[in-house]
Amino acid sequence: MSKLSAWFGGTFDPIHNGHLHCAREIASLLDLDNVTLLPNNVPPHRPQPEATAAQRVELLKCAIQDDPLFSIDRRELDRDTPSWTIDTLTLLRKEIGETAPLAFIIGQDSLLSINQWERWQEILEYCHLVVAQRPGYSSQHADNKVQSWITRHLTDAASLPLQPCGGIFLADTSLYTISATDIRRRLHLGLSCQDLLPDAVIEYIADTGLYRPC
Ligand SMILES: Nc1ncnc2c1ncn2[C@@H]1O[C@H](COP(=O)(O)OP(=O)(O)OP(=O)(O)O)[C@@H](O)[C@H]1O
Ligand SMILES: O=C(O)c1ccc[n+]([C@@H]2O[C@H](COP(=O)([O-])O)[C@@H](O)[C@H]2O)c1
Repeated sequence: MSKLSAWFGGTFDPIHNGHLHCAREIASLLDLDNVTLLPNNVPPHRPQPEATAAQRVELLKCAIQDDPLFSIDRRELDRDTPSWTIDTLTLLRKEIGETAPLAFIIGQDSLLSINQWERWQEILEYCHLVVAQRPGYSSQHADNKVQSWITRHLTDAASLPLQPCGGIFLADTSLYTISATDIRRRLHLGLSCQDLLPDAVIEYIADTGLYRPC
């Protein structure tokens, strides 16, 4: 049985403790050796990030410097086109082969907008989706057809390594009321983000003046 390879895509503007704690919990639930953080360049379907791609990578490096669980993959930063996940998954699948199990980690809010993703119904042909809980978001999709699609693909942790792709696993992660939007807002107001960000990320933000009060 091959080890499950896990990828966690995001805008990470900035990476925060919600991302990190959820990923660590998922790694523990799924017995993962590694979670690859995949910062996007041109995020689809949202305003463009405040920090540059280079700054967001530096933030990621600060966040994971003491935790060997994580690594960073920069491939989406090498493309100027929107970072469609299906394109990245296509490349990854070619690299790891047809049979290796592959998981893409998202939060519940991302699952609720999955039907807006490029070629969304093909995503599960390339990976499993592992979904972290997120406070404030419904457990059900508003569109019955999309909810049926989700329900049809639900699976459990033990089944993920047995198939290369095709499952949706709703991970029973703790609830973290942390968002990058709120962190940027707090930093713009000069408020502390002590419990929301790793110390090294706070230091990088302070040193560079990123998200400075306006
Ligand atoms: N607190 C959280 N709990 C669970 N999942 C989260 C949390 N924060 C972010 N995620 C998930 O991590 C992925 C990347 O998120 P992203 O980098 O956009 O952070 P964000 O906090 O959602 O940012 P923003 O507030 O700018 O939208 C998404 O799939 C998102 O659902
Ligand atoms: O492929 C798409 O159409 C698509 C649409 C929205 C989000 N995504 C991906 O989902 C991940 C989380 O996105 P975000 O915007 O919440 O940071 C990140 O890897 C995005 O590139 C992908």
